[in-house]
Amino acid sequence: MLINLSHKYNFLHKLYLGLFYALFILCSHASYATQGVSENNLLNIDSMLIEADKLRSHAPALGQEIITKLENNITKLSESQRHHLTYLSASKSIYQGNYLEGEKKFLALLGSNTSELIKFRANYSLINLYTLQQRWQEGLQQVAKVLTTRKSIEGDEHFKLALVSVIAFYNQIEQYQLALDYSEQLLHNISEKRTHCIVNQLVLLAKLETQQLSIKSNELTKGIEVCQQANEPIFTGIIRSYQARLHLNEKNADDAINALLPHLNAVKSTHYKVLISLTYNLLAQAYHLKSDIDKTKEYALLAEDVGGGLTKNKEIAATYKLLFQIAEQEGNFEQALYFHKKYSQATQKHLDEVQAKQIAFQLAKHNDYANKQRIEQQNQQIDLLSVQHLLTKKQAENSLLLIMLLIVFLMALALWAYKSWLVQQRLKQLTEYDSLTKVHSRGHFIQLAKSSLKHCQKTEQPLTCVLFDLDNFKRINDNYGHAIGDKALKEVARVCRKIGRQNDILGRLGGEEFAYILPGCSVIIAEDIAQRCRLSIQQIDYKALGLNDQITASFGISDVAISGFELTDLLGDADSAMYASKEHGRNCVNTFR
Ligand SMILES: Nc1nc2c(ncn2[C@@H]2O[C@H](COP(=O)(O)OP(=O)(O)OP(=O)(O)O)[C@@H](O)[C@H]2O)c(=O)[nH]1
Repeated sequence: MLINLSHKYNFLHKLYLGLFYALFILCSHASYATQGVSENNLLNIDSMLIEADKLRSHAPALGQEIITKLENNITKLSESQRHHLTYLSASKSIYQGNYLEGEKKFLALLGSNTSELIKFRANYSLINLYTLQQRWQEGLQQVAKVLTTRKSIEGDEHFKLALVSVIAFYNQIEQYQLALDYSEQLLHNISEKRTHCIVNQLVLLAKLETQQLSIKSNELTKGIEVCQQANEPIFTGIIRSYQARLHLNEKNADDAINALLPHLNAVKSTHYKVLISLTYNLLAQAYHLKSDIDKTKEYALLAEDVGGGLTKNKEIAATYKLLFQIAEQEGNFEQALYFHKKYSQATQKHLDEVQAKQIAFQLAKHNDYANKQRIEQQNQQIDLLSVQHLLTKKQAENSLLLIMLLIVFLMALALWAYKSWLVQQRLKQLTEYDSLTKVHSRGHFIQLAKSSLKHCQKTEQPLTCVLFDLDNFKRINDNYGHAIGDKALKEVARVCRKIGRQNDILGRLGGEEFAYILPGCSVIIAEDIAQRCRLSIQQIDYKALGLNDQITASFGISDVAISGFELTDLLGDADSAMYASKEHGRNCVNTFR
């Protein structure tokens, strides 16, 4: 069972971990001349940081020298320069294998107030670190972080590098289709040769693992060409190993050997043990297919000898399987048992790793689903809140509308009430007062007089009535016209009104006849008032009215003490007294006795 499984998984799995490490250390093997860093360079810290950043990839030894120099002069750096240096120092720590230190520095940057770009770089560098350390869950979280924050990053240089990290991570966690999906955004957009070679290799691996790569397609030769142009023998060698894999899958041992053997020296000269061990292993498998036991044994032992360090589990399992099979064929059962044990151990470790990756990925998927559910639930709550808010707003609007309607209604009502009051006042004025003379009309005068009589009777107060009628008024009308007559009537009413007190009731009984009700007044006072009225009428400036003669009036006074409290009697008696005045030559006062 274990033997079959080891066939199913090819060497590429473990190779990739090594490859990933190679992404970090590759350039440190390059033989760039280290020129040293002069003190003068410190004068321009910004240039040094940029230089170190550049060299970090192409000439890490020199890059690290500049970083160390800057670290030793940290006090001369501004805050933003320190942040940049921390990023470079973190990368340096990882190159040197001090993963914990590197991670600490990246995390410190993420918690600082550094620029979004440095944070983005720290985030995708952490993807690389977690991939190296096989910390899948944390890696998946970092991938999600990088993919969601990429929009805020200006320019696409760093976005491309971040995508390379994401694709490499997905390959490593065996989510090859995802790796291919993301590589599509990248593949046609790279101008830099080295990155183009790395991405090509990543895409070819993902295609190989998803059975989308055919030995007949020219993708592999193109990939080799790209990496040769980029002067990248390790990646070239890795792509050749894919060629060999495909030939082996088709049981074509000779082509597999031809793909590898002519380039074995180039592979060896990389000193990259992972690739060398893999190449030996594939050669061993090819010779095993050809039943060439000696060669199989030779290359398998070489693979075992070189491998170690970064070459692990699945690859190691494949090598031990071959060694076990050969030992068994040779009848060396003790050795066969030893290799079988090694093979079983490596296979078990590999299976544990596969399981760990799958669990991490499923967990991340589950968390993602749970997050989506939570976001959906939150959105629903927000929707509900906004509906409630809308409803409250509508209710408030409706209430406001209602209040406004009520106010308008009340205002209309008040206006209507005011207008009615005005009409009533007008009507009252019309009915209670004589329109010409503005004294009480006959009807209202009678009403008021009766009520006053009642009150005086009740309170046993005296009350007198003064009735007066203009003298020869017909003559005024006839000689001067009705209009002049009206003016004379108005003037008479005006002067007499001034004489009475506030409670006295002056009314026009009809034509040129007026009456005063004087509550609480004795006959003596009434006679005084009547005389004053008579004189006032007599003194009217008749010429100003257009008359040639004085206006005069005859007065009659009655008293409740004689006439009683019946208005008809009171007025009748006053009328009699007034006629007596007319009889006595007019313009005089008479009291009914
Ligand atoms: N201009 C005017 N004349 C009125 C009004 N009401 C009544 N008269 C007139 O008043 C006159 C009253 O005349 P008479 O009743 O004969 O009395 P008189 O002419 O005053 O004579 P004596 O009362 O006897 O002094 C009439 O000519 C009426 O037309 C009025 O509102 N305006």
